[in-house]
Formats: sequence, C-alpha cells, structure tokens
Amino acid sequence: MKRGFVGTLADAYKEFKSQGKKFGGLFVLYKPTFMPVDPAMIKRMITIDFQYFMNHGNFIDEKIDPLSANLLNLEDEKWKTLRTKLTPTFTSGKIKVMYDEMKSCGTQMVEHITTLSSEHKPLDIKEIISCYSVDIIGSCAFGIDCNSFKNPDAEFRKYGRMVTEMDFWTALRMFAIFFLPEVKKLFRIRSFRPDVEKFFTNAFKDVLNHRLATNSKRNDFVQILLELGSGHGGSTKGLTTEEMLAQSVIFFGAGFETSSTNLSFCLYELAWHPDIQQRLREEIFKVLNRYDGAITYEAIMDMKYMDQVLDESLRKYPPVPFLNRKCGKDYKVPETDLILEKGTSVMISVTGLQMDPDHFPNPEKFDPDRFSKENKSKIIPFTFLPFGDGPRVCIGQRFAVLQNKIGLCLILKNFRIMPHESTPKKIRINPRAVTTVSIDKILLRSEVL
Ligand code: HEM
Repeated sequence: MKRGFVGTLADAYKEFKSQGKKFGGLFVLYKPTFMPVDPAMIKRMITIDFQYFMNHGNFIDEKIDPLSANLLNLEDEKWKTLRTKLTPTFTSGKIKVMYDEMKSCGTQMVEHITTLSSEHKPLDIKEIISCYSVDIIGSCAFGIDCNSFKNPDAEFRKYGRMVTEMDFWTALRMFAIFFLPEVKKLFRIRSFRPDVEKFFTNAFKDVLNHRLATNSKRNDFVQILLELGSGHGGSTKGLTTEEMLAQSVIFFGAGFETSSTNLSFCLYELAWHPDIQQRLREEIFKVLNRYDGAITYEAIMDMKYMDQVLDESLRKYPPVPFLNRKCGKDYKVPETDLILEKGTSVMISVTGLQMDPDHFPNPEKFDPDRFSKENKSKIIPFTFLPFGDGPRVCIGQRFAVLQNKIGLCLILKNFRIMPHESTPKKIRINPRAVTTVSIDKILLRSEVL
C-alpha cells in the first residue's frame, strides 16, 4: 500500500467529501469502518453521543499484556475511574511544578546546539528534539535523569528509540494496537518488545522502591501516582504498582514521540520561513523584557504568537493523524436510517480535516496567522483536532504545549535556524508509520545569536 494506512484514511476522507457526503464507509483490511467527515457529525459522535463512542477499541489484555492496561486503551467504567483519578495529575498547577525540570532539560539542549554550531555541524533536528523530549518525559514520568545529550547511549534514549523506531515489527505492532486488536490478541503480540518492557518495568520499580525506602520526593508524575495509590504492593483504593507502571509507560509512549514530532516539524518550517522565525523571536524578546529577562513559566505562557506557530505545525503535521473509536452500542446515525452496529470501528481522519482547503485554504502553506485571535474564531469547530476532543481528549495536552514552548523559546532566543543543503523542500511522510514521521532525515543549520 503505497500511501500507507494514514494516507488511505486521508484519501477516503477526500473521496467522501468530493461526493458531498457527510460520512462514508471503508474497509481497513477485513474490517468495515465508518468515517464521519462532516464536522458537526464528528462533534456529535465524540462529545454529545460520547456514551456510544467512549472507547478507542484498541487492544487490551490485562493478563497477557499488563502494560496494555493504560489510560489510552482502557474501556468503559475502568477507563472512567482511571481518567477521574489521573485528571488532577495534569492540571496547570501540577504541570507548572514540573517547569524547572523541563527548563533544565532545555538548557542541556542549548549547550548541545551551541557545540554543534561552533563546530559548523548540521542539526539532526528530530534526533535533538527527541533527546530533549526523552529527558523531560524520563524525568517527569519515571523520575530519572536521562542526560541524553551528555550520554548518547543513555538507556532511556536507547529504549525510547525502540518504542518508536519504525522498523517492520514496530510498525506492525502499532498497526495492530490501533486497527486490528483481534489479530494482536490471536497472535499474542505484546504492546512492547520484551526487552523494552523489561527495561521500563525495572526502571519504574527501582524508582518506586528508592522513593519508598528513602521517603524522598520529587516534582513528577511518579510522585503524583504514588500519592494516588497507597504505595507499594498494590491497593484497591488508589493504583496498584502494575497500574502505575502502565500509566508511566503510556505517558512515555504517548508523550515522547508526539511532542518531538510537533517541535521538530515546527523548526523545519521556521528554517524555511525566516520572516515567521524573526517575528516569533521578536515576541520572545519583547515578552522576556517584561519579565526582566527571566524565562519564567508566566513569561512562556504569555507568548501568544508562539502558540499560533506550534498550532500551525500541529495542523500541517498532526502527530496523531487519526482518531479512532469503537461503537459501544447500536447507534442510529442522525438524520439517516443507518444503524451502526455495536462493535463497528470508527475512524476520523485528522489529516483529511486539517488539510482540507474548505477548512484551511491553501493547506500546504505554513501560515500561523490562521490561529490569530481574529482568525481563530472563524475556524469551524471540530476541523482542528490534533489532541482529539470530548471526554477522551489528550490528557497530556498542557504538558506537551509547555514543553514545546520552553524548547522553542530557548532555541530561538539563542540561535538562528536555517535550512541545510540537504533539507527537503517538502516532507515525505513514512507510509509504514501510524504516526506522522518523515522518511528523510531532517538536517538544519544553526548560528549562535
Ligand atoms: C504534541 C503532543 C501530543 C499530541 C499531538 C497528542 C495527541 C493525542 C491524541 C490525538 C489523543 C487521542 C484523543 C482522542 O481520541 O480524542 C491522545 C490521547 C492521550 N494522550 Fe496525548 N498527545 C500529545 C502529548 C501527550 C503527552 C505529553 C502525554 C503524557 C504525558 C499524553 C498522554 C496521552 C494519554 C494518556 C492519552 C489517552 C487519554 C484517554 O484515552 O483518556 N499525550 N493524545
């Protein structure tokens, strides 16, 4: 399949749209799948009629694959209970506490880019941002200082790479999780390779044991998870050790690649658009001036044009290019006689919507002004869905936005970013991947300011 599954979903979206339909049907291999394309219908399905479409329909088997019992995969009451328990973990207040940790990871990234710049070496931007991202999520979700920049063979970076590198088996594993959970169950394909699973399990348990033995604390998710549970050994009141582990792993799995995709594509576009880059840099200096030059949480939150730039990158390169749901009980499609049977798979093409010229004119153009105060209100609701929507919306959105704003602020404050002679004019998306990944390595140049 030349276009890959994500491309095929976007093509189906285009076809249904061009036929003037509000929805359509397609087969994902053997599986009949319903695809709404009308934003009002999408809104209805994932918010108002959420009770019918509460679950993603991903693979889950707590016994043979305990790590699959995470927030992303859990269903019905189990999901609801866990989401309620975890929601306080991601409030602005809790995320703000992790700010210093994020900034210190960013400072290490700046040192690394400074060395590369002074040696006139190109920046492998995805690799650099992935190190930054792995340092942050390793620190916040596992309480471990990864030091990926100082130690390129750092274990977290190595195993993190294994989770996301699109070799044949990872691609198959990820495809099976999202599209063919029955096949995954039949062949007992686990969510992670055994060595990766072992690494994360040991790392988490070591940290937990250390915290409990020394009564030490840190501003991270482990601490919050620990406070939710009654601690080691398992609890029915809070979270058991296995449940905590599954959540930390999904924070890593769902947060690391998505966030680095957003920031690295953003820097790629800024390299080709020096005018947008300069406008953003001017905002950074202007805001920092108001805060006496200090890069504080409040200053970062005040950088509004930066939000526009990151949003435009999320629009053009949605790290998660589709939303999936499973119909939980027979559902009558509004204004039709069609009944979606319980168990039917539903796919929403985020790429289809966000690259639709009816919703975003000239969609290939990188134009952060689409998200300006005046223009944002003109965007049709439910056509911009990089974090999903409804009760199942991404729980880590605030965390991801803060992390990427800090990274972008530190990079643009210190460096000018430019294309390298090998930088592709257009990104070619890897058709094997179920996320938005470039086939080509993206090299950029940097100059110390
Ligand atoms: C730019 C970065 C990110 C993007 C684009 C992104 C995107 C998404 C999307 C599209 C969903 C599914 C929403 C739906 O079905 O409606 C999701 C769910 C989720 N995300 Fe993120 N995400 C990002 C960062 C993060 C981070 C940093 C974390 C954790 C620290 C995280 C944790 C999760 C979890 C646990 C879920 C499942 C929520 C549930 O089913 O209740 N994500 N994300």
